[in-house]
This record gives sequence, C-alpha cells and structure tokens, in this order.
Amino acid sequence: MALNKFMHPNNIYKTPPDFAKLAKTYKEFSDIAKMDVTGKVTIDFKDPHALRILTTCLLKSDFNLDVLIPEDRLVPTLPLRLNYILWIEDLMNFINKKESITGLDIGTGACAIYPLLAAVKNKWMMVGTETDKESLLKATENVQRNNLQNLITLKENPTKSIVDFMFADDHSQMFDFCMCNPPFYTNVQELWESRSPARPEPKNGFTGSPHELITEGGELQFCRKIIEESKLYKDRILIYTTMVGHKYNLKELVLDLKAESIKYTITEFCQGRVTRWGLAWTYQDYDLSKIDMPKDKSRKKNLPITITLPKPDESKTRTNSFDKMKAILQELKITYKVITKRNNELRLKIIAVSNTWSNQRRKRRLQKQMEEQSKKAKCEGNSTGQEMINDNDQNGTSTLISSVEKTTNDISQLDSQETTQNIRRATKEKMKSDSRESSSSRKKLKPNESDKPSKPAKKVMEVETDPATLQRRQKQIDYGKNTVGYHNYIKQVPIDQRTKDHPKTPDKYTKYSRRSWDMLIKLWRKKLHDYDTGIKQEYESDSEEEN
Ligand SMILES: C[S@@+](CC[C@H](N)C(=O)[O-])C[C@H]1O[C@@H](n2cnc3c(N)ncnc32)[C@H](O)[C@@H]1O
Repeated sequence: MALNKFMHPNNIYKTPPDFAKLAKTYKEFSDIAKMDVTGKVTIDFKDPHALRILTTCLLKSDFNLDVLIPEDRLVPTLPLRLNYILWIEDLMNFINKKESITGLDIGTGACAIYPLLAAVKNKWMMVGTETDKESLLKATENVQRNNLQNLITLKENPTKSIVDFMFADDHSQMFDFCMCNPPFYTNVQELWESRSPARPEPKNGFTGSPHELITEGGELQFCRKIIEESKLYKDRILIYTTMVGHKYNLKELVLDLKAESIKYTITEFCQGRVTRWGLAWTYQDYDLSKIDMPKDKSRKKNLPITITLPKPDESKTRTNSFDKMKAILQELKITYKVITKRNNELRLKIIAVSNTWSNQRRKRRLQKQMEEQSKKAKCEGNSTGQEMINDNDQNGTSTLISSVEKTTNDISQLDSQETTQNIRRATKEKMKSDSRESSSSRKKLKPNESDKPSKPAKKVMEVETDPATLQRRQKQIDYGKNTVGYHNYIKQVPIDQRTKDHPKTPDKYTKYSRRSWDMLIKLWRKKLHDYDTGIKQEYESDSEEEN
C-alpha cells in the first residue's frame, strides 16, 4: 500500500519528484532515466546506481547540497530522512526551542545525511558520530564540499559505547536532541529473512554495507543501549530520539521505558511502501504524550469501522438487528468475536478468511443456472429411473445427480462466464458418456424391456493408472501447492474446519477426461487465490525493509 498520504504534511516528497524535470536538468539523471509506454519518465528502482543518482540529484535540486555517495554504502532515501528531521522540528516546537538548536546524530554514515539536511534546512548545529573510519572520511568530505564545517562537526567513536564516549570526559557538551538510524540486523541471515515471503518484492534495490546494517544484538540491543546510557546523562540531551525499523522492537522499547516511568512518545514515518517508527523520550519536564503532530489526524483512518443501523421499529427488537447482522457475517463466512455489547453498541472483531463478498450478483446468477441444470438432470434421471426395474440402475442415477450437484457446489465460487461454460460442457460430456454406458448395459436387460427408455447405468469410479497422466497431474498439483494462497489456506483453515466450499486438492487417481481434470485444477487454483492475501498481513502494519 502506498503510504505517501501519511507522510509528514511538510514533506516536499509527499508529491513525487518531477523526473522529467530532473532529466532535463541533470545529465547524469537523463543517463539513467527511461520513458515507459505511457510517456512517463521513470528509473529502475532496483538498480542501486540509479538510486544513488536519484538521491544526489534531489539533494542538489531541492537542498542545493553537493553530496557524493560511495558505491558500497547505504543510499539514504530522502523522504524518510526528511520525515525524521520534520518530526524533530515538531519536537523542538513542542518544547518551545526556536533558536540555537544543537543536535547529535548517532551513526551519521558516509553522507552525514541528517547533519547536512538539518544544517541547510534549519541552521542547526550538528555533531555526527561514526565508528566506521571509511564512512567518517567520506562524510567529512561531504561536509567540506558544502562548506558546512561551521555548523557540522564529525567525531569518530572508537568505543562500543553510544554517547558515553563523548560525555564521560567532556562535562560541558549538551544537546537539545539526539537522533539515530541504528543498524537494524543481528546478522546477514536475519537481514535476508526479515522479509515475509508473502509480501510483494521490495520496490527498491538493495544498498548498504554489512557494517552499516548489522550490529551485535540488532537494533533492539542498540536502542536499549541508548536508553541505558541516557539514564547516565539525563540532562545532557533534552530529548533523546531514535528511529526503529521493526514494530516488534518498538513494542519492547516502549515496555522498557514504561517500566522505568520514563516519559516517551512515538510516531510513524510513512513513505512509499515503507513504515518506520520514531521513539522519543525525556527526563525533562515535558509531557511528550501531549504532542499533537498534524500527521496524527490523517491516521485516524485506522479507527474501527463503525456502522449505524437504522432504528428498529416497535415490533423489531435490537437483538433482531444484531442477529441479522451476525447472519450476514455467517453467510459471508466472516468469523466474529463479540468484544463489547453495551446499550445500542455492539463491538465485534471480525476476520475474513477469504473474499466471499465480491461479484455476488454474478455468483448468484451462476448458482441459479447450475441449480436449474442440476434439477433438470435430476428430473430426467428420475423419470428414467421410475421405468427401471433394476435397483442398481436407480443407484446409478443418484450417483450421476450427486456428481452434478458436486459440480454445482464447485462452481458457486466462480466468477468467469467462460469457466461456467466449460463446466457445463464437461458436465454434458459426462452425462453423454454415462448414457452411452447405459445403452450398452441395456444389452443385459430382459428382451421385453429393451424398448424402454434408456437410463444411465451405475457410475463406477474408475482409477487413473497411466503414469504420464499421473505425472502431469502431480505437476499441476505441485504448482498449486507452491503458491502463497495454498500456504495461507492451510495455515488459516484447520483440516477439521474445511467444508465443501473450501479449495480441495483434486484426486489425481480418479479417472477424468483431460478437460474435466484441467477444470478441477482451475477451480482449485481459483479458490486458492482467495487466500493470496494473508490476514496476518492485513492486520499488521507494513514494515517493509527500506532497501
Ligand atoms: C543504518 S546506518 C545509518 C547511516 C545514516 N545515519 C543514514 O541514516 O543513512 C548506521 C550507522 O551507524 C554506525 N554505527 C554503528 N555503531 C555505532 C556507534 N556505536 N556509534 C556511532 N556510530 C555507529 C554504522 O557504522 C553506520 O554507519
């Protein structure tokens, strides 16, 4: 989901940059830009080189900053970096700090992106710290290239501490705030595994060196260390802040702060398909919980959906309305849990396991058509059956009918006219072949019965034994099972809760015509598609990796 609408309202990248203009202005950008079929100028976001050029050109055009980003280092995404700076601006406004603002950027990286933005945008005095010598060197060159040495100082951190190395020996240094984009991961494996396979591929290519992204204990330990050290230097930084990349870590950190009754506030940094979080805490007399960011208003969209039902007339009780609603939910196979039931208000937590509500009209029409067809088949079968004297033959008729009914059930989820026609054709074919079998069985009838109308003979379940067919079918089944939908389905619907309406893996050993088998596979895959989007994903906040 694009989250740009939740970006900080003052973020200039709320409106996407004009790539056509950038291509006209910067030769290096026109070299990487391409025009898509609609005539829109775009770039390959998966190419780290293209991302590097985009960031340097935006820094130039929007902030008049001349920055060199080394090939083997993180390419900072500007909308996110700007969101963080804008939040710090909000915090400074909140504590009424308008002038001579000083900030500390922990782990400034090879671009010193935060000090550069803070200096050119707000004229803040910034100190950036860095443990990586190579990054520090490049950062220093970037500061000098922009003549910002008067506002920005960079310091090597030769220790494993975070702020202690600065404050322990220097008792005068103080900051209004500190900020930090910590390394997120514990090791390379975690870096790759952090992404759920159910999520779409990241839009952007991957940039950054392990040194920048990995730290012992991951971001949780890194942020906990900042909190621990902050307790030693409560008054040296008025507002401590850090960015948090994983929501589960944010929860842990908030618990840590709560446990110590430390005042804190959190925010979300939304951009593109990525959400990050900002955590701020203080030992000063500021009630951070009162901070009201303009962005919070747009996020109110996340409140639960409220539906007001028409007032019941005298004859109908409220319970009646609730019951009706529950019946609708049941019909749509939406599970619900009553959270509260008070006076006129009923609060439910609802979970939709699959999409059962789309194309309702079309599904009803198909269902009706198939029911009519099924009835017709039943009537034909019954009338024939009445004339039959053989019990076995009567059983045969019911086998055929139940088979048609099964097809009817299978089709209830369909939304394609073409598929219906194919199913009808397959059903007709089946009826024809059964009636052929029946006419051959007529030979066994007594002579005086030979002129009676024919009736389908008992349907014997034939077994498919052809190795090539079985192999082909297995391959089709494997394809189906190797989908996100299948994995979500088996996770979400326990075996004992599966009904005939759920996707059922076709039985490869049953004899079917090629067309009927392919149809069964098609139906199965279609039903599995309903599970393509995991519920978990819908309820969790987006926490896609930045790169
Ligand atoms: C994810 S990068 C962030 C770089 C930059 N601030 C940005 O946002 O693009 C984290 C940086 O923190 C640095 N770092 C790690 N531990 C540190 C520490 N204890 N003190 C200062 N910097 C540290 C790493 O070398 C790395 O450059």
